[in-house]
Amino acid sequence: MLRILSSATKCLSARHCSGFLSRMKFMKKLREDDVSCAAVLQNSCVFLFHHLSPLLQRTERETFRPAVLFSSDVLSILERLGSDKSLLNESVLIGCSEQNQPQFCLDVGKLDQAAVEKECGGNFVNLKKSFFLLTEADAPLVAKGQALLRWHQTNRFCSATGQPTHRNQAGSQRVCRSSGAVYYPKMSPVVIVLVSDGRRCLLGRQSSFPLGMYSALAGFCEMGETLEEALCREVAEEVSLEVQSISYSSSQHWPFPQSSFMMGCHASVSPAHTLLSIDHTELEDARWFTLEEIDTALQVKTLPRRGDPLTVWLPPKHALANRLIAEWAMRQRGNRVEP
Ligand SMILES: NC(=O)C1=CN([C@@H]2O[C@H](COP(=O)(O)OP(=O)(O)OC[C@H]3O[C@@H](n4cnc5c(N)ncnc54)[C@H](OP(=O)(O)O)[C@@H]3O)[C@@H](O)[C@H]2O)C=CC1
Ligand SMILES: [Mg+2]
Repeated sequence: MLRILSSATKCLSARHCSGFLSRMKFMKKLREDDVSCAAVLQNSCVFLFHHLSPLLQRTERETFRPAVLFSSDVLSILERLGSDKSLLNESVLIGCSEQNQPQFCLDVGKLDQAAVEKECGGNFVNLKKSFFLLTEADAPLVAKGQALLRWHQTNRFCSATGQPTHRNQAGSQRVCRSSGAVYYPKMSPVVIVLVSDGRRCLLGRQSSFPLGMYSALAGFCEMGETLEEALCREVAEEVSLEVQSISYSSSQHWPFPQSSFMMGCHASVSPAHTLLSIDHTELEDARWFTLEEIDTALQVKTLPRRGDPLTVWLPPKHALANRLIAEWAMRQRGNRVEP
């Protein structure tokens, strides 16, 4: 049985404050009306990417932010670099700020990377690396932009007719004019679960993870499966445990490996059945962690470098895994009876 935790519901009600409805209606209109969308694009914010790497700028506080340009700046840059100004029309709508400023993203991979970086005073940084540099507030928009740009770049042809597909101005769909087929951006559903035995939580790592990083168990849902079935299967496959109860926490879009819709849950196993049998084709390691070990890992702020003593650290704050681990730790602290 799926239970909804209050953090997710709180987040929903906070978003339904004044201005939200008008912003949503405005976005819908831009997706449906190419002429309006093209007009709005002339006076909007644009996030630049180069071969799917976002343009980041260093802030005064030595942190990083995605570079935000106005469409007029982009047009000037295109002109100065001798590029066709119509490239701006390939921008894809990604959102609307709380100040009602529409936001688009554009891949300028056709232009010389160094020349654009010089013009903008920033650097195009690979998305995986960007995720460790950006804040919780900025990362989701950059992830959404990259996912949509990637989808357009890999869906140029109709899978039924082989004919080219054509995007609408907002970039929310592509149409095959020959068959009439309409294609929408796709995401793969993924379940991510923090398993607890009441006293410890279970984290695993794949060999592809950065050294020392552990995360909650995750896996792609198979066709026809419910969220709960996928969760039970993944935990059984990866560590040979049978989970007892499941509660839903929250969800997020995740741009890796392509575009995943992550659904985050907590689950428990009986303290009498915690022996792990790890499938090493999927996981390099999996271990039970105490609250003390999790508290230490949550405090690691800088990424360990090669040669540093091996420390356990966790996915960044804006990863759903981090939220699940922090929720578990908070509940454990609340449950702990001080001696
Ligand atoms: N946001 C977060 O906090 C976290 C996000 N994640 C994300 O969760 C995702 C899933 O976790 P992971 O443990 O890798 O998943 P799985 O345990 O399902 O294993 C991945 C394997 O599943 C197969 N697979 C099945 N369906 C798909 C599909 N639609 N797309 C890609 N591969 C598929 C592939 O096998 P084959 O190559 O043999 O075909 C792939 O190598 C990862 O992309 C990861 O980035 C993971 C942890 C934390
Ligand atoms: Mg997995």
